[in-house]
Amino acid sequence: MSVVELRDVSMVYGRKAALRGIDLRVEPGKVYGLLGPNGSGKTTLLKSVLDANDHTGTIERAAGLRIGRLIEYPAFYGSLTLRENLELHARSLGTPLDEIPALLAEVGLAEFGGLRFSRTSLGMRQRLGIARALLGSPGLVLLDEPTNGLDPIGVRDIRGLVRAAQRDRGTSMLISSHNLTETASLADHLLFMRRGRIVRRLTAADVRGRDLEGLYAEILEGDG
Ligand SMILES: Nc1ncnc2c1ncn2[C@@H]1O[C@H](COP(=O)(O)OP(=O)(O)OP(=O)(O)O)[C@@H](O)[C@H]1O
Repeated sequence: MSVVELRDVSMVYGRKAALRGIDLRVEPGKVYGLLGPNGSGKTTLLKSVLDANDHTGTIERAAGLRIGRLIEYPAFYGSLTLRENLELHARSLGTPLDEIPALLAEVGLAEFGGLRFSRTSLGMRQRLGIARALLGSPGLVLLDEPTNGLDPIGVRDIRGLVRAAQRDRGTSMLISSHNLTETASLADHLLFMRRGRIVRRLTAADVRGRDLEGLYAEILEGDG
């Protein structure tokens, strides 16, 4: 049984087709990397999985599936601390508060739990957004460019977090990224998007040892 299955999913903004006939099965415990140029439909695909837009086609979700997400700028309360923001979210989800200290530590924010959100840096906000997406061990996590704005240590931390969530909790993930090396090292499946379509599907094994930039250009350049 897949976690989510999309069949013939399309999305049009005005006269602009952002997604065209997407078929995708997300299997339990697997990580999927979405790659593709600006405007190719990665974020729109993630939003469709959440039913956060007016897509057409069918999306089936496993019964009781909870989906954690970091898409665009997550809203937090500026006057609350990082810990309080996570506590508020955990209460709204009905998930335990006692995982919050460990989660803050995992995203490298252990020392900053008491800091007011309004005083945080961009990278800290990104880390907090990832912690929030993982709260309550959701069955599926959607991360839109999760390493954006992070320093190299932050990128390494997030890589560790994704691996740990997959290994320890069996979390499935859909991660959009422009970082080829990062995505190839994390994902079981690489989905190359172009003009609203998934134009190539490769496994981690397919790309091992390959020149990723060359491969990306070969798949996504040209006028097809
Ligand atoms: N709210 C919106 N209103 C109108 N057009 C939109 C909207 N959101 C996205 N689009 C258009 O839909 C297409 C796909 O956008 P999307 O954000 O999904 O691409 P992306 O692959 O995530 O891009 P990026 O790598 O730049 O984040 C683009 O042509 C974009 O201009």
